[in-house]
Amino acid sequence: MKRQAADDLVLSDVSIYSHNELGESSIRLEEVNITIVAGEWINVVGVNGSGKSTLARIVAGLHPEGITGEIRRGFAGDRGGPIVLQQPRAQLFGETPREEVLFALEWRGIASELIMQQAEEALRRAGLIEFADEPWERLSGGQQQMAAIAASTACETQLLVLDEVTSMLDEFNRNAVLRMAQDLHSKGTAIVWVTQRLDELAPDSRVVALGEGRIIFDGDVQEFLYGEEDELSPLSPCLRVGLRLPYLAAMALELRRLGKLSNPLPVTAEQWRKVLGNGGSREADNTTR
Ligand SMILES: Nc1ncnc2c1ncn2[C@@H]1O[C@H](COP(=O)(O)OP(=O)(O)OP(=O)(O)O)[C@@H](O)[C@H]1O
Repeated sequence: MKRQAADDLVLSDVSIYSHNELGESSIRLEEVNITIVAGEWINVVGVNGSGKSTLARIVAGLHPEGITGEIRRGFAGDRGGPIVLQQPRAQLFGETPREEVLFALEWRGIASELIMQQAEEALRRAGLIEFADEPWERLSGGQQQMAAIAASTACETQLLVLDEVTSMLDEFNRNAVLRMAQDLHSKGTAIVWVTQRLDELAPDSRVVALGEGRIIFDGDVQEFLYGEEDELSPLSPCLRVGLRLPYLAAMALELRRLGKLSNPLPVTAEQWRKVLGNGGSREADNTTR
């Protein structure tokens, strides 16, 4: 087992049970153990209701009622990191994108002489300069989401949690958000990327998969899609948590079953090109990013 460092963000045996008016309890998270290292990129996946948002909020520093277990915030600090939610209106405080970004910078203690310029840059990166002073009613859901993302990425942070933020975005904005997150990550920010879209997983990144409030899998994309070589279960972790395999990964498993492909099965575009030869380069570009 990997040793924990003093500045790791660590959740130990974290559980949350909710109780309804009849006193019946239901599981939101159960005995979750996870260690996040400074600067790491973690993908959190799972079907609806599996506990992704609950885990994302805890990692970001929000502690729901009824939580048990131990949390050591490490590099993320006691104040927590910014979180962007799937439904942007639930988290917007300002009345326009510019106000939203200005509030975020003030809250994070940025010196007043730097705030205007940093806000301008964040709005530009998010493609919102033209709409910076428009009220929310005149903006689409996607533009509101980009404003929430602009506010969260307006200044450096140790940790950024993005909870299914691309679900309302078109292809162009989805790529823009991924690039913004990658840019922050390259500068040392730890990213927790919650998604149900497996084409968003970078081939070499870590995947934490949840099922019914428990961590079912914690490992790399290759193992998540295809399972371990000597695994007894015929189902890969991806299938075990109820997610559908991306088209090419399903094809790889079928080709392995037919004895036409052997381990290690391809994940990256480069690995697919090798397997498919030159004629397969277009398909290969549609693998995980
Ligand atoms: N505030 C709450 N109070 C009580 N139960 C909740 C609350 N929020 C979520 N739950 C329950 O906790 C479980 C996990 O929900 P959560 O939203 O974390 O899952 P999720 O994987 O993010 O789902 P989705 O993809 O639909 O957003 C579900 O059974 C849900 O109904």
